[in-house]
Amino acid sequence: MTVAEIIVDVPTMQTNRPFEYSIPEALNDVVVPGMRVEVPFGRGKRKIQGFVMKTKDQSDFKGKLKPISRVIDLKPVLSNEMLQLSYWLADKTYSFQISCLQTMLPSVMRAKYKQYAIPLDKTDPEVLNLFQGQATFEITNSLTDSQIRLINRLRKNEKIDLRYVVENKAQQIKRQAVMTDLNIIQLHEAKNELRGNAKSQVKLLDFLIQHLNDLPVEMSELQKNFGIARSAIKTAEKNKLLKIVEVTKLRKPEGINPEKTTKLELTDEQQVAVDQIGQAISREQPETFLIEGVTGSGKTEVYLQTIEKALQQDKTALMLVPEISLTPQMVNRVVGRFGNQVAVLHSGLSSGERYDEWTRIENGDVKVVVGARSAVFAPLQRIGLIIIDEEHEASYKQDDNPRYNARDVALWRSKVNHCPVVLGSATPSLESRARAEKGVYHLIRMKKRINNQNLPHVQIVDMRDAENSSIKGDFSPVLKNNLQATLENHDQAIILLNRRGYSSFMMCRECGFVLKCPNCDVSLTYHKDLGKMKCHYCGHEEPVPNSCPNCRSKKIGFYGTGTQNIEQQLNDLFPEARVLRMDVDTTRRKGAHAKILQKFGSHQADILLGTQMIAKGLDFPDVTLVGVINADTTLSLADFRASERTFQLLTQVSGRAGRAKKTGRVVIQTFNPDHYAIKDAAKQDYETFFKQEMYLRHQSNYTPYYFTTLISVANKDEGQTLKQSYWLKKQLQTALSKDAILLGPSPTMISRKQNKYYYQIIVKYKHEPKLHDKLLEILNETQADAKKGFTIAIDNEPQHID
Ligand SMILES: Nc1ncnc2c1ncn2[C@@H]1O[C@H](COP(=O)(O)OP(=O)(O)OP(=O)(O)O)[C@@H](O)[C@H]1O
Ligand SMILES: [Zn+2]
Ligand SMILES: [Zn+2]
Repeated sequence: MTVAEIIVDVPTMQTNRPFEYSIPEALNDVVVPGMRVEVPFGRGKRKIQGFVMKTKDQSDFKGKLKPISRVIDLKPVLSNEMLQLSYWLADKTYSFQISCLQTMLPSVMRAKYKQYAIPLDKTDPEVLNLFQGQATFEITNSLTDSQIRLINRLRKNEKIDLRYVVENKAQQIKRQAVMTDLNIIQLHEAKNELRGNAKSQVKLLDFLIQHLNDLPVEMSELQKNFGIARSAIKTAEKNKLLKIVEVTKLRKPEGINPEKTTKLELTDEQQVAVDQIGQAISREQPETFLIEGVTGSGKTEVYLQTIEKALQQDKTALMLVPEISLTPQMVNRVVGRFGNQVAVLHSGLSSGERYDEWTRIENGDVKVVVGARSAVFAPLQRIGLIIIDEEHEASYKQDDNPRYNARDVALWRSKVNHCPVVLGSATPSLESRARAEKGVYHLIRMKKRINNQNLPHVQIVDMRDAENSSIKGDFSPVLKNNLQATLENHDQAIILLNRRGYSSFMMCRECGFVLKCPNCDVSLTYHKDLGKMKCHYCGHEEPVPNSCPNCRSKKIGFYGTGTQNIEQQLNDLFPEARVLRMDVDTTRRKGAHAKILQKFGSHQADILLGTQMIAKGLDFPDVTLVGVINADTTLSLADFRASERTFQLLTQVSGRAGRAKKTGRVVIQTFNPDHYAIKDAAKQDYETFFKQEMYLRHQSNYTPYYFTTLISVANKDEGQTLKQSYWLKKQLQTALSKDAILLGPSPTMISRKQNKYYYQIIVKYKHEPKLHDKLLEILNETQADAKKGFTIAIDNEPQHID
């Protein structure tokens, strides 16, 4: 092959296509698709990164192609499947292909790192010659092409391997490690030259001699496990016996060391599910199953046993869990069953840890991958099964470019891998449930709880009642009495504070002034640990004011029922109860989430109080009471999914009660006791809710009856933003049939963020073959305006409209 098609790292519309480069003869069969290379770009001497998409023998280009400058990877970092996926993804999400390619890789691969070669076969003469007695050497651009060819061949024959050592990347856990350029003979010589009393140096050299193949070794390990003092290492460094380098820490993520579990005997409903999915795995059918299983019906065990079926056939399995589901419980269950065959990928990992896990997957060292949204790009091969737990979760959709939905990516991969997809939830998204209705997905219903336990008894408390409207604080007598009884029985309770944002803001009770961000149209929120007011959008922070900046009154204070406030009320009501609070404040530190849950799980607390993050997935046998303080918050969202979100939240949180032997009770406090979302959730009646909500969506032309595309325009100048929005609307009108519905332009709910004004247009449609190309055209044209500060974002099937 002499020509490579390359996607370059210049994210603009004009460069959003492959460019052809010639492959220098010396790199002839080294350059393959999926590798990153460095190429000259544009006029001048600029060198940039690019991904090789294709290689071929001929170019249609008449002139002389520029040559690839050097290869960055000596083995492809993206498989053919991923390259294909990037085309589809870029098209589907209106993103630059380069962004899609980069999204598929762990972030450290975008960082600067060094690559080292290490020998695997130390008897091979070519290897010996290449290393020249060194334990390792760095792959730099000073290597000649013929050296690169040799390295590449030796790597393919597994005579050597390549390792990355990350240079400098913020927020990465870096460790100092010891490494040496000396070979074994030189080390022995050095040891012989030491004076007899240099005991610690002798010890250190002995270590290096013995562990030459394991280098680099972390300094802390040398100190802890081999008793070699830091000073000895420093001395040896001075004498050029070793080098100190930085490495990313290789370790298993925290909080994952569950007990080994074995498979449970399945209930009839579980058995049916496992059999059906198992058959699809064996037949290699890209079929999609929707498991609609009530809370506590044992969906996890179905996942585990179907994963096992895939493994038995020498296939792999990919399981996605929602973001908030840093749910250590689910991860523990998978790791507990499959041990170190599992890699875990979630946003709680440092980028180094993430890269470690990615490498294990890429090397084929693991068979099961569990992770949040971006784990859908895990470089697994021979996928036999893809599972998406809590499939209704909005967090499967990425809010930034590329705005992909992991559910769609999973379906794409299932087709390429010929494997089934399992979507599971007690409260499926309307889209998925509607697809099951039409027979596109295969519906599996699990209606019974494990142990034939009843669904919890739910009581709705009308907060408008005389009895409740006059209470001080937020606990109705009903909820108070239930809490009292729970504590007396030594059971546990979960209290949900349904919050829009997650924290409190400041308001003056004299003049109504609200402390807002100077750059964004949002109120600043209080961060207790910083003791400061902070903007969630731009990070602006300022001290907590003592008096109102507007009227100087001292009556400025925190407003909104924060979790801290509720915690205080609980402490006042039940001084003897042990309360754990889980919200953004208490979970900011890494691993804090898992620690709180672990504490609650081992019954070191009686009440778990928290925001939405405690609502789903938790499985604690002693929880008999769930209380919802304010069911209405999510109902008031200006989003067509407000009812759906409310129903899901209330059903999910209610489902935490009475999951084992004890019966559960739920108390829901609301100002809208007659709203169908609340009534159906109280009955845990998904099917009734589904029918009602489908009817309303039909009436108002929303998903799943119509497709939705959201286009937002931003500019620092509000007048310009508006002008641009109307221009955009006109453009769209030319491409749309009269069946399409255009809404807006209207300011977004937070109309100013980081000093930019935001307007949005919503397109609702059934079949508009020209829309896609029109949107691409608009993107193209506005690119030219980019310098004026316009930004246009296109969101296909948005999860949030505000
Ligand atoms: N076949 C079985 N025999 C005995 N116990 C089981 C069986 N299957 C599941 N369980 C137990 O039942 C409990 C509930 O199961 P699980 O957490 O999987 O429910 P779920 O369907 O995921 O519910 P949710 O949607 O509320 O998260 C767990 O403690 C699980 O260990
Ligand atoms: Zn701000
Ligand atoms: Zn005031």
